[in-house]
Amino acid sequence: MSLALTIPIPEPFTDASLGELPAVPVRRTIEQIISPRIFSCQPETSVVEAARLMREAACGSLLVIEDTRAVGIWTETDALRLNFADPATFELSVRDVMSWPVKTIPVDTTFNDAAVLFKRHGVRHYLVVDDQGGYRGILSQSDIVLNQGAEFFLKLKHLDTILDPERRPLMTSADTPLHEAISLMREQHVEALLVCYPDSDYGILTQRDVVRLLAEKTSHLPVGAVASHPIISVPKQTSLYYARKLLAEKHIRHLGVLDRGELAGVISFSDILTSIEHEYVNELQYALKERDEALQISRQNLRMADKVFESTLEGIMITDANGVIETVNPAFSRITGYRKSEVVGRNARILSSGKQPPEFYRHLWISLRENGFWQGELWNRCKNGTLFHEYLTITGIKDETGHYSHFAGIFTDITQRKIAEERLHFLANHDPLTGLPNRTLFMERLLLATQRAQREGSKIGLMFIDLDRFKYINDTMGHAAGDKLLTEIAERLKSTLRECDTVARLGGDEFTVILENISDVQHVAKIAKKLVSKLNGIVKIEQQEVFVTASIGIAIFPEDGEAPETLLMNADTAMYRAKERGKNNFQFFTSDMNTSTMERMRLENSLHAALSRSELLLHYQPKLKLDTGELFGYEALIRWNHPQMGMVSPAQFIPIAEDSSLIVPIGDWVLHTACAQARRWLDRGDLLGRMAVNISHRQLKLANLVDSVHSALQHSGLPAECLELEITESMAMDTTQETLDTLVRLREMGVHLTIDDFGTGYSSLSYLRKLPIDGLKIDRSFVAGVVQEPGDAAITRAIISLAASLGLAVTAEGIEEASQLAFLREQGCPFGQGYFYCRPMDVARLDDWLAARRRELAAH
Ligand SMILES: Nc1nc2c(ncn2[C@@H]2O[C@H](COP(=O)(O)O[C@H]3[C@@H](O)[C@H](n4cnc5c(=O)[nH]c(N)nc54)O[C@@H]3COP(=O)(O)O)[C@@H](O)[C@H]2O)c(=O)[nH]1
Repeated sequence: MSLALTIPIPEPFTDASLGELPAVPVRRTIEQIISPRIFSCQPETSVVEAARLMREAACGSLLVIEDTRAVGIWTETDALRLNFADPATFELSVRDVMSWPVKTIPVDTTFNDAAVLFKRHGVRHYLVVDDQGGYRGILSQSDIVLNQGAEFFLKLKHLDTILDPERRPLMTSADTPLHEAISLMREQHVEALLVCYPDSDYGILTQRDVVRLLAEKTSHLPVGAVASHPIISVPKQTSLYYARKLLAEKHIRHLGVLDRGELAGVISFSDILTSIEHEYVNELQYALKERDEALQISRQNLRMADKVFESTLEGIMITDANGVIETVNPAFSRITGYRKSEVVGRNARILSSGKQPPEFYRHLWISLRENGFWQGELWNRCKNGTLFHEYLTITGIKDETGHYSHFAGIFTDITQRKIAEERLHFLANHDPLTGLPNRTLFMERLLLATQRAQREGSKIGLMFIDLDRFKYINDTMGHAAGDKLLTEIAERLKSTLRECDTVARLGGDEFTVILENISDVQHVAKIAKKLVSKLNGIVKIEQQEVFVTASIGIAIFPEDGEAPETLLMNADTAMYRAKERGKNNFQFFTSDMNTSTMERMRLENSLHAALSRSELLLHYQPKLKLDTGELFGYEALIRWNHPQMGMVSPAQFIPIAEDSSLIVPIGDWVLHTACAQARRWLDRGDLLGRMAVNISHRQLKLANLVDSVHSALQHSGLPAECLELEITESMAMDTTQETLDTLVRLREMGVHLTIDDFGTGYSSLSYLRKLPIDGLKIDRSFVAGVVQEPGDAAITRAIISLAASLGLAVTAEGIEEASQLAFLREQGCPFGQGYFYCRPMDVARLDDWLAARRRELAAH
């Protein structure tokens, strides 16, 4: 049975009631917890008086002041040292029993440091002083411990965890004389003594009771008469938190601890404090250890950062908040050429290149001030004035107040990378030969130009330029010469046009020009005229002179198309029209050009069926000896009798047949038909010379012409010598080794080879000598002018004489007038044909013509 006054355990603590975990406060100072009131007495104050003062102030110590100077301190523990058996004790003054010197501690000492000092000096009180030596208050160890946020710990721990079962409380019987009980406490260094009453009840005598008894000068009574009785007790499961609360509420220092109703021990306020202290010291040690480790890591980091700063290849510059340089690393000096001493203290704008507008820097600073970060590329200037391209990252560094106090700029010199990138970009978008934009860049620019023009309501002129006869030049003079010619053309184009105009090379000999902001289409015509004239003329390549002309097609945005592709296609179509119209000129796109494209497609479709539907036929035009008028052969000329369109000119459908591969079966058919007819006329005695058949470019290149000719001769039975093949001058100039071989084999078969339209194709005479040919046909354009045009007469004369000197048969075509015939006869031209004698006719009409002619001859 317990005779102690039992206090029930309060509500149990749940996890939720534990509240937030306390942080370990390592930076707080003791100034925040000391009480500014200092209780003091003088050295001469009697101990009895001092005890009364202490009781009134309810404090545990008095500062002993002499002449405003603290000469000692008198505490409850000091009171215990008095001998209560001696009546003279009550006459003692504080000076006789105080502790001195007084230990002081500066007011700005941190909690941590104060806790360490308490442990190190083994004291329970410090006098707190400021830096002038003024007294600011008394700090007890309890103040530190109670302000360490120990609630969490107190709530978790129960009394039985701090009750040492081995350490029995110091106990004495109630009849023990008071001075003996006090001596016992002093000797055993305890704060309290358990007093045992005869009925197994317990009371308690504490240091504070001793101070009270001193103040009352009580010494002769037995301890049972003055002890606090009964002792207030709580079960051992009570938390320290509640125990501490109870001690504070009851203004007591000790509690009995009950185990199953029996007094198992006594715990004091200082036991709780010691427990907290213990825990706190553990935490403190842990915090100190962590701090030391952090310090160690931070020192190591600093060393590493220092090493990185010194050895990194990236330039680093640290500035203050206004951009004034505070330090730079060696890489900075290597990149910029500035030594550290030359830039520290100067503004970072010392590096400014002037290539970025003020707006750029304004945005940079806004970003730095708002986000503490900026990243990007910019041009800066080295000490020697050269520019360098850098990739820069700037990061703001904040001070304790949260403001950016410094900026760290880290940059890499990317000049070389930029040059390489630009080179790559250039190569991807430009023609390596001429340096002009290529198709990709051209299409991009055209798209942008159309978008701009759309927005601004302006016009664009798009020119498609194609060199005339480039292939011939390339093939005859070689690719290197062709390249030189293209480079020269590119230069001429650039020098004729404005900087802002785009000149591009799409490939081969195709160039394009974009003219923006066109106010008047006539202006485009003027430029086109200028270009035609600039490109027309002689270009000197490797000691040789090449005569060049160009054809230009023009499309206007938005009239001739809004999409870049349509515009380009229409400019291309217009360029073809310029070629058709004799080359060396320019043509604007017109919608009928597209119509003719449609027509062309329609013709191509029906041409496929023309052969099988027997819509093709041959007309023949006789060739004559000019001096005697004797018939010397025929030229077979194809006709297409279209069911709806009537007679379609070969000039119209042969190019279409050439573009598709229809020319091969058609050409084959012409050869077979002409040879068969020639054989018939030969058998009848109406073929003295040869049957001439026109061979197209594609036929010569693609088809197995030799086989076709051989087959036509075999089928018809016509001797090879009676067959003449006409190839145009441009074809003759465009021969490759393969086509040359074909011509040689035909010649070896006995077939005659003639160059048609001679004089129009700028033949190289030396080249002419190498060709296996038998004759030349003077183009009818020269024949037409022989009477009126001295130039045409001169050319005709020259061709006749050239043919004679090379041993070639020469035929004049397109003789329409007697005067022309007379001229040709006079010049010794042996053969001719033309409307003057007879138009091309079908077999029936030609047979009539032959019969009539025979009759006429017979009549003479
Ligand atoms: N590959 C092939 N080409 C052929 C074939 N048949 C003809 N052609 C080529 O078509 C072009 C046009 O020919 P065509 O309309 O038949 O004109 C020829 C004659 O009619 C015309 N000619 C003849 N004499 C005169 C004249 O006195 N005046 C005048 N204005 N024209 C005349 O000349 C054309 C013949 O020219 P050419 O071939 O250069 O001797 C034409 O280029 C034909 O070559 C074919 O089967 N295959």
